[in-house]
Amino acid sequence: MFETRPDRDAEVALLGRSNVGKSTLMREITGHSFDTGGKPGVTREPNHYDWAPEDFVVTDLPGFGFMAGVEEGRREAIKTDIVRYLEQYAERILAGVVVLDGKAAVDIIDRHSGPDEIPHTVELFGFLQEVGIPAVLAVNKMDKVEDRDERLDAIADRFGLYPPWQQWEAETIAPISAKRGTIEPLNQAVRHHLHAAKRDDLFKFF
Ligand SMILES: Nc1nc2c(ncn2[C@@H]2O[C@H](COP(=O)(O)OP(=O)(O)OP(=O)(O)O)[C@@H](O)[C@H]2O)c(=O)[nH]1
Repeated sequence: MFETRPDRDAEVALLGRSNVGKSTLMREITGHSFDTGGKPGVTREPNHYDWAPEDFVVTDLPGFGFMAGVEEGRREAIKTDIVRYLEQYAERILAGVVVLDGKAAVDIIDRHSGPDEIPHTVELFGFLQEVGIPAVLAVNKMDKVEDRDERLDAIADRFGLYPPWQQWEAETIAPISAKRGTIEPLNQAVRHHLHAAKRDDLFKFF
């Protein structure tokens, strides 16, 4: 089981399968360097960092789904740990950010969709909503995507978000390029959920 988390109000959890660019994004968010481009699936435990310059704690959760060299049982255990962590801290997690590879996501999702199969990423997105954690899709590697609007519409569709994708901009769909350092749409989405949470807190007094 995962160890404890810091006692801070604004926690943002970062999720995504291997190779979507989570480490690159973490470096952009925190200003620290992370081990990128190494073995897939290297992050195994949740790690907490400051989201600079915002006053958030960002929790890097292990990559899930396909992990080369990691056996099935271990993969399932990691997934169970992620689910438990999210359930346990749902009330205090401000947003769950699911990082996608903008270029590859639709193909991967379609390959894993079937009558008895839900792709891990889509399942996780639904799970976040089920436990009441606002879910954000950080669509990364947009620098590689040529048909931007079509691609983002297709992604929205796969996650049950009615296109056009622009309807979900600012809260749920954040097209970014971690490598280029263009992550403002993600900052904006997370800030949106921070303000929404503060508003809800205020209402508790009435
Ligand atoms: N073109 C492009 N490539 C990116 C971007 N972000 C990350 N990459 C590349 O994608 C590859 C994977 O990036 P990582 O940050 O290591 O991915 P990760 O999700 O942390 O992978 P794991 O360590 O397996 O969990 C690297 O070659 C990165 O340089 C991006 O915005 N655009």
